[in-house]
Amino acid sequence: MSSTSSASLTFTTLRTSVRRTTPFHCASHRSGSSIGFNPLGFRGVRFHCRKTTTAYSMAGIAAAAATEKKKRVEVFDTEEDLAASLAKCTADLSDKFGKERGSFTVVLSGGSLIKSLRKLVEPPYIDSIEWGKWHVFWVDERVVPKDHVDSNYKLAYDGFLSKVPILPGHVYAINDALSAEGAAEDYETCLKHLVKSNILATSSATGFPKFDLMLLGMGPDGHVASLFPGHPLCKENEKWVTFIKDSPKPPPERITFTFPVINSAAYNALVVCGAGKAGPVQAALGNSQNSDVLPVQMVSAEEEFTWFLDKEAASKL
Ligand SMILES: O=C(O)[C@H](O)[C@@H](O)[C@H](O)[C@H](O)COP(=O)(O)O
Repeated sequence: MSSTSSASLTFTTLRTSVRRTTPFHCASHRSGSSIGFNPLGFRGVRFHCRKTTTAYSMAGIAAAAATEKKKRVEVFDTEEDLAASLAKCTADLSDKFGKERGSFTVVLSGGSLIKSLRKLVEPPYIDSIEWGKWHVFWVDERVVPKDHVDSNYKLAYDGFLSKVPILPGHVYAINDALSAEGAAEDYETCLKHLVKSNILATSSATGFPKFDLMLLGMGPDGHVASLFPGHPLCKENEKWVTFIKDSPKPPPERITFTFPVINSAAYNALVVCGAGKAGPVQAALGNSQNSDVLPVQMVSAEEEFTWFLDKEAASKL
């Protein structure tokens, strides 16, 4: 299904200290015929290329991948290839958690991510995914009415949620009648109820809620969710959900999950496309001299953290 079925492909895997044991690794990537199968099953960096002549510098990512457990970096020739892989991985996790827990808790961000989810609303996934088990949340939301052009709910509804049979009661939008403070508090209370009713798991390692999958984007400044470089909210370590009134990216008022919640997710997928984001990608995965830690460099996950990059975003690696 993915364009990785084109004839000759380069494939490189860097050995890291953790063996793959989970199905987040897409079945399509495992097919030895298309992309070269890593017989050792180690996590690492994969380049999904159409030409054997494509040359990438590996040194920087090698260093990063070798020191971090549970982290994988997937680089795709095109955003189309990336979207196909992202759909397959999401569907695999939906199946896994649907079977294991009877529900699948998925967290969305705003921005270009929603477009990259487009293949989930097409065959085979539109018919094969058990949408009734999905519970949908937002890692961050702008404090605007739900029908406002800036609303992440509206973006997701128009581009994704309205096209799949997820139960309306399983879609957890913010209360847009409240202030930023009120909406953050209300959202955290909602999450606590869902933990009590076992729809949302708890991390035994951290005590924070453990979402099954977070689908994250990254801004050109290296922000994730509404956690911006140098902002004190990056250090919040008690609250589950907090608010910001001075977001450097408009609109200024938002609510956001905190890092302890983001990093307690079972699986985090960070979807990054375009040359405009090559700088922070390099800072996080390559050889960068910058000593300031960007928010994107603070992301991890309990089971697996995968970067989905197109080749423009990976161009400085
Ligand atoms: O509400 C928001 O602004 C987002 O949730 C934000 O964190 C977004 O994911 C990144 O800014 C990437 O956005 P792009 O992919 O559109 O660059």
